[in-house]
This record gives sequence, structure tokens and C-alpha cells, in this order.
Amino acid sequence: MPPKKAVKEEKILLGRPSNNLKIGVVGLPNVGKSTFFNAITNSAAAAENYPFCTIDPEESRVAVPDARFDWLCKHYKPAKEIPAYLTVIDIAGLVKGAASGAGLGNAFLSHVKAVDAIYHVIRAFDEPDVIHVEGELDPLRDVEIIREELRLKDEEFLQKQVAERERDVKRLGNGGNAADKAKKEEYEIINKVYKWVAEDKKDVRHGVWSNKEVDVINTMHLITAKPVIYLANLSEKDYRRKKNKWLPKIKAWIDENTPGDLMIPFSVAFEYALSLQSPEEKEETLKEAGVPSMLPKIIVAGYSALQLVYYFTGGPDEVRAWTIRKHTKAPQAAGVIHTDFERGFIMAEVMKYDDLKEAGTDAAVKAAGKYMQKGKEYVVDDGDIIYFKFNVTAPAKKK
Ligand SMILES: Nc1ncnc2c1ncn2[C@@H]1O[C@H](COP(=O)(O)OP(=O)(O)OP(=O)(O)O)[C@@H](O)[C@H]1O
Ligand SMILES: [Mg+2]
Repeated sequence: MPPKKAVKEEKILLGRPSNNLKIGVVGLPNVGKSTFFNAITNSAAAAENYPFCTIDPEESRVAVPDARFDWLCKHYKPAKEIPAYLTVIDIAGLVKGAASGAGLGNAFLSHVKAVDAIYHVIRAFDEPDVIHVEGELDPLRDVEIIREELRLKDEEFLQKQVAERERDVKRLGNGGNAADKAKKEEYEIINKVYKWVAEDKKDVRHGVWSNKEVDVINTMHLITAKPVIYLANLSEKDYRRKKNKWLPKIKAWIDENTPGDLMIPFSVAFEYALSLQSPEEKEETLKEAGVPSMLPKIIVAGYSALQLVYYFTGGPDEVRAWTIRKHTKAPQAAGVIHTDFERGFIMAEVMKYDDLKEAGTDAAVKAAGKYMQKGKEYVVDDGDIIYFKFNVTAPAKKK
């Protein structure tokens, strides 16, 4: 028997193939989205107690907390420290019927379409003074409304795509040349995705798709293909006492309807108050409360939902995290620093963070034989410390 092929097909990721990805804050009006946005990015976007306070999307970025980065900065004592950043976008509230135009719904949904992942804020705090557009507090009803509007927007989009292509494909008949066959195949894929969304009522991200299907899906920027992190916004009191009657129900809803998606309970009121305090006051508040701030966890989860990782470059001038998409190979990772690095790529000299920490210095890592030289097929790992060797005089490749 011939040996099994060792070549494994690389799985293509859902989403834009870019390292400049954004996460949007989505939910019903007046559930705490902008206050969360302000707390997480230290911004001052309008956040008041009335629905549709936010109209235009607001963008800001926040440093991704990383103990490895902090250690490297202490180690190299560089003149400049540049961490990785997560870009967050605050989006207007969506209401029931948004997909069919309610509450400027279609405009707001197009803002959701433009981001790459979603923080879905669910109101789980009972506060009579804060207006609820649906009346009584009911996080399950709310999460269902938003999820349905997002799904409907995809359904409507896919329906149009199917209809447009159907006419073309019918005209082609049987047989045809390679281009015709490709058209038919694309039609079939879109139809399959349409059925998944419209008939099975499922989100695209929960399907198992082949690379060919992912390629087609990625041209459509479908909302339900984007990763979602559910953020349950509790009252400060509930967060401090770690108890809220809705949490188990929300968790059960997620397990049943969007299995595998992450839910993080926190309190926007608590986080916002913290964000206004000095580091000393913050420490005091957290000690007294006996609960942590959830923002670091939320930022890291958002970053990894975007399928982003980073490698480091380090030295006395600068310690820096360079954002790349998961599974990026060394030359393309080098290209994030400068296109010359990719064009003239010779090799990547790689240290693993744990090896550097254990050995203490770059020289000791080398002496231990753990300073690796990697070629153009090397897939960069999250947290690699890399020094690229490249040839600046390499001629530009003809495209
Ligand atoms: N955990 C909480 N406990 C009590 N009040 C809260 C909590 N989270 C948010 N709020 C209050 O809810 C109100 C609405 O907040 P915010 O403006 O952030 O909502 P939003 O979702 O951005 O609304 P919109 O969709 O209208 O832009 C504010 O008064 C805010 O202080
Ligand atoms: Mg707002």
C-alpha cells in the first residue's frame, strides 16, 4: 500500500483574512453598550439613560493585556513599548424588526456587518430607572430578539444572492465550460448556506464547511458567521455577590442555541466606576469587593475570537507585539513589520517565550540550543519572539 499522504489540507478560517480586525458592541438599546465601550477603551462616547443614545458607530482601541509582554518589557527595558491592540466599535441599539427596517434597523445592521466579531451585551440588571425598550427585564427574550434580527439580515441577503444566481444558472443549462461549472458550484454553496440559515434557522459559524464553502461564505460578510461573545451585564450588587437568577438560564440558552459560544458575566456599572478611579483607588475597590475586573478577560477573549495572535520583537529600542492572523507563515508575518521583510525574507530566528524566561538571556537560549532558525514554511506561533533576517536588495516579485 502506498504511504498515507502526510499533507494535511489547511483549514481556511471564516472571516476577513486581515490583521486589522474589529469587534463590535451589539445589543438592544439602553443595555449598557456605550458605558461598557467607555470603560473598556477609556473613551467618552455618549452613554445616557435613553434608547438610541448612540447613532453613529464610535471606534477606539484598547491594549491587550499580556503577562509575557510585561515580562519582555521588564527584561529588555526598551525605550518604546508597543502592545497589541484590540479595536472596538460601539454600535447603535437594535430593536425587534430591525432586519425589516425598524428603528433605523437596516442602517444599524450594516454597521454590524462591517465588524469581524461581536460582543453581544445582554441586560441582566434590574433597575427601574433605566428604561427597557421591551418593558420588563427578560434577558432570554432580549437575546432571542437580537439573535433573530441578525439571522434575518443574513437570510434576506442570502435570499437575494440565491435569486440572482438562480436566473444565471438556469440559463446555463447542463454541461458548460469551467467558468459555468464554477458559477453553478457557487450557486449550490450559497443555496446550501441559505437553507442552513433560513430553514434550519442556524448561525453560519456553527456549520461545518469545506474550504471551498468557506471561500464563498467569506465573500458575503454574513453576520451570523462572525464569532460572538455574550456579555451578561449584571447590577453591581449581583456581580459583587456573584449571584444572578438569569445567568444559569442564559447559559442554558447558549448551550442550546449557539453551543460553544462564550458567555462572560460582568457588571458595566462596576467596570465603569473602576475605570474612573486612579490605580491606587482601583486596587482598594477590588480588594474591598473581593471580585476582579472582568475587562482583561473580555479583551483577551475578543482578541482570540477574531483569530488573532501576535509575535514579539524585542530589544533595547523597542518591545513590540505584532498582530497576525492565526496560522500565518513566517514571511507574511514579517510583512506586517515591513513589506521588504516579506519580499527579501531569508529566515526567522525564533525563541520561545518560556525558553527565554527560563534561560534568562538571548545568549543563554542560544547556548542551550533553543534559538531556532526557521524558513518560509514556518507557521508563527502566538508569543514567538522573532528576529527576521532579510535581504533588502531582493528585487520586487512580478505579480
Ligand atoms: N449594570 C448596570 N447597572 C445599572 N445601570 C446600568 C448598568 N449598565 C448600564 N447602566 C445604565 O444604563 C443606561 C444606558 O447605558 P448606555 O448608554 O451605555 O446604553 P447603550 O446600550 O449604549 O444604549 P443605546 O443603544 O441607546 O446607545 C445608562 O444610564 C447606564 O448608566
Ligand atoms: Mg450607546
